[in-house]
Amino acid sequence: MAVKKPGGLAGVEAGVTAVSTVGKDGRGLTYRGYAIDDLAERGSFEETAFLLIRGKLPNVDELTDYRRKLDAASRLPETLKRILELLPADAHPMEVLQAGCVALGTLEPESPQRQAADIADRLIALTGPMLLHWHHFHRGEREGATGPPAKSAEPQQAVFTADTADGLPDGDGPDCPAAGEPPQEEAEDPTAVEAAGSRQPSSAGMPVPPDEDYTVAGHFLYLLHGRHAAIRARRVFDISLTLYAEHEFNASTFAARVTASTLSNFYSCIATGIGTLRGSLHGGANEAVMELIERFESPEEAAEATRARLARKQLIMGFGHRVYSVSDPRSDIIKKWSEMLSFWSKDGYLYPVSEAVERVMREEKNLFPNLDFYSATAYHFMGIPTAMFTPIFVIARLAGWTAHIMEQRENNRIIRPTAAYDGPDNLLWLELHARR
Ligand SMILES: CC(=O)SCCNC(=O)CCNC(=O)[C@H](O)C(C)(C)COP(=O)(O)OP(=O)(O)OC[C@H]1O[C@@H](n2cnc3c(N)ncnc32)[C@H](O)[C@@H]1OP(=O)(O)O
Ligand SMILES: O=C([O-])CC(=O)C(=O)O
Repeated sequence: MAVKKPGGLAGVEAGVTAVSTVGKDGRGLTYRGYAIDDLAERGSFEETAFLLIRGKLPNVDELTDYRRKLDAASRLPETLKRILELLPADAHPMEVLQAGCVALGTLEPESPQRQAADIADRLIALTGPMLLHWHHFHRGEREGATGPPAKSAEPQQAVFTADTADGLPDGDGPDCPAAGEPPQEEAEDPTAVEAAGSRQPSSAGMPVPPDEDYTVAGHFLYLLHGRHAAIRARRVFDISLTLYAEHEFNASTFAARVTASTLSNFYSCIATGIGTLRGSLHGGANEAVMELIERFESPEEAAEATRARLARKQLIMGFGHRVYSVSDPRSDIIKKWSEMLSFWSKDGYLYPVSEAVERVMREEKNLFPNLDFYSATAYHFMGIPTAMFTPIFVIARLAGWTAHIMEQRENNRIIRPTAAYDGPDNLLWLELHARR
């Protein structure tokens, strides 16, 4: 007898939300009524996070205050540093984040004085530093280094830092709007890079960030590379955070809402979200994409291997979607930026390889790339190690999870569906000694 494919709640309206929607025909995407294109291309991640968590876009003063608040919240407590240092070097980065989140919950518990929105801001600001503290601590341990990461220790592809942007002409791609960035040109001042590199490292060898206008994106890239990233890289990273910030009842958000519905605490809801996001059918797909495409050396090889995988009924990660019918609007945005980064970083083949996979998927399966597909190369071209792709998704999605946890709490009923039972019935009880 053929086994029936599980429904996976496809098409089931499992609740009501005012946070975001993909629209009735599964085409567009809006966060609290604002189109994703406007948010990503004209706004900044901090504006998006504020909108999702607080329900409205910030004005100039609110945005300035919000960035200052995040900046101040991005300092790791010493106890948390020590906890992160105790985690094994080969731990899964998503487990490091889960552990860090739960540990922070014991150090700074939710209370009437410290409520969901403030904890969310703290986690948005601290998740990158947590990950990178653990990363640099263990790399220092392995290599016997105590200073900021040496450039040679970074991934071998072009690291998109301020100096590698030197000489690249402006205007060779879409304009890089200055949203979320200080109104200055590329951070190409060699003294700025020098100053960053010569600062005293923290106890774990993680560089102390210099004073600059804080953005979550800029701060992450600075802590990763130990130097300012080029404005273009910061901007694309910022756009990717906005694209990843929210997506209605996706699996991790729904899981976080289920946890919230039991009246559990905020940190537990977030830890649930992180655990659910990790899987390769969800957030983990961006890493799986990179692992797949970097095996190919040419578009021809990629096309042939993709056809072969499909013939073996294997999934190609980064394609397909539960709620979009014709395309993922976020993919169109990140694809354009991935192409630009590919050009700027002088990538000779990875972007064409990705396009070859996309072509075959359209021809053979009529499937389109989702956000995870071109995000993988975009991050890769910024010199971000593959193992950090899904953790970056966490930084962004914290905003969406928080909006949903708060919404669930405002009008709560425990989420507890029914199950159709198809197990055995009326079995005869056998005493222990009579069982085989
Ligand atoms: C930001 C994000 O989290 S986006 C999602 C990231 N995840 C991925 O990219 C993983 C790859 N994609 C998938 O596994 C799926 O498309 C999901 C998980 C995203 C959606 O799953 P579902 O809605 O259950 O789609 P479902 O599995 O029913 O797919 C319909 C058909 O398309 C096929 N299909 C769907 N996605 C893919 C894919 N990536 N590669 C190959 N075939 C696929 C399925 O095998 C299925 O074929 P069948 O009808 O012959 O069995
Ligand atoms: O909505 C989904 O199922 C997955 C997704 O794209 C997301 O969470 O961003």
